[in-house]
Amino acid sequence: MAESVEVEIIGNKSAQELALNPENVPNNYIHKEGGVGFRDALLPSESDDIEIPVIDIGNLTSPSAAQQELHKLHSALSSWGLFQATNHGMTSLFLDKVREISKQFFDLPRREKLKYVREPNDIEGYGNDVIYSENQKLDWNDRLFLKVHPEDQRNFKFWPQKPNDFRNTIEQYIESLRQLYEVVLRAMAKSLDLEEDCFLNECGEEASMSMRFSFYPPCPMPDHVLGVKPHADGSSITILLQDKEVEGLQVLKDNQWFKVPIIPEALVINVGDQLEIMSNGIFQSPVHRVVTNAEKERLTVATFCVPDSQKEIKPVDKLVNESRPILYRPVKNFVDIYFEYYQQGRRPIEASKIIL
Ligand SMILES: O=C(O)CCC(=O)C(=O)O
Ligand SMILES: [Fe+2]
Repeated sequence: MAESVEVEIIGNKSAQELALNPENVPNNYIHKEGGVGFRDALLPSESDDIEIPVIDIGNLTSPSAAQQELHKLHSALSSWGLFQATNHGMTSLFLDKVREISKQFFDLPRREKLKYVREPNDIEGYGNDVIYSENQKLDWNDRLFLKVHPEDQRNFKFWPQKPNDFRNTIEQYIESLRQLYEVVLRAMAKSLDLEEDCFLNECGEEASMSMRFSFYPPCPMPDHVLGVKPHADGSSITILLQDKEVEGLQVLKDNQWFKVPIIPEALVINVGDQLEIMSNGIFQSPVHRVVTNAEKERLTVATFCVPDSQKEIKPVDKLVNESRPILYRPVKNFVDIYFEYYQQGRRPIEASKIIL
């Protein structure tokens, strides 16, 4: 009993506060299996000729270039499960603005940020890991989690009033991301020879978007602590704005960790579990993690596009045939089971996989 109270208190300390006291990193952040080599990863371009693909979003809709770009997209999503999206319609200046206002929020005094603090058992708002069990390993980051789409789901009490251009900037960002989401889901369907609205329809009119602003302070024990534990996302797709200068994201491919390099003007787009299910496993929801850095802080903005929770998510009929039997059971309300599985270090998609 006493122990669980202690865990709650430690969990309530922000990573920013813990970083101020480098002598004392709490045990529940420490991965015992860590040590030299814990953070190692290959740079994709350095190993043979495998690279994380860069997709020109403009080409996906251009009559002359689409075929080749769709082919590249198909191969990116079935091998890596992610790609770097360029030419997506947002200027570098605008992306810098999104980074800047996000950073300004985390730079506010703790007492100001606490105005937006999440409820103990809810995910929306400012805070860190929801604690499910005493043995749970915690992630070295502070975050602000907001439901951003549809509009009537926005809880403005969690939206920072400082900096004062936060709301405007994020609303503009969401507009652009909505368009990008539709272009990408259509292209994904076309690359599988499906009707172009197929995945959009499967996700439903009530598909939603949530945004997670993550701040990773410098960490005194980078060989033993992770920014985010290995996981795959529970979304249809996730659109990530990376820090412009500090790396940290790594993706698992063929049992090997690879760094996701920084391309300042690009957005990283990855498949989530729910699209892996719809594609009957042709597209992969990649396992990824974030490592920490002893000297530098890092900030990212992840947008999770999530199918309507009332819709049954299942493999698209046309992707099931004799040579490719159905690999997943239908699931509903996937996000609900997601967080609990995640904190236990389990992959929620296993709940849907059919063992052949
Ligand atoms: O911050 C990052 O680079 C990735 C964060 C992430 O994977 C997540 O929030 O699901
Ligand atoms: Fe993720």
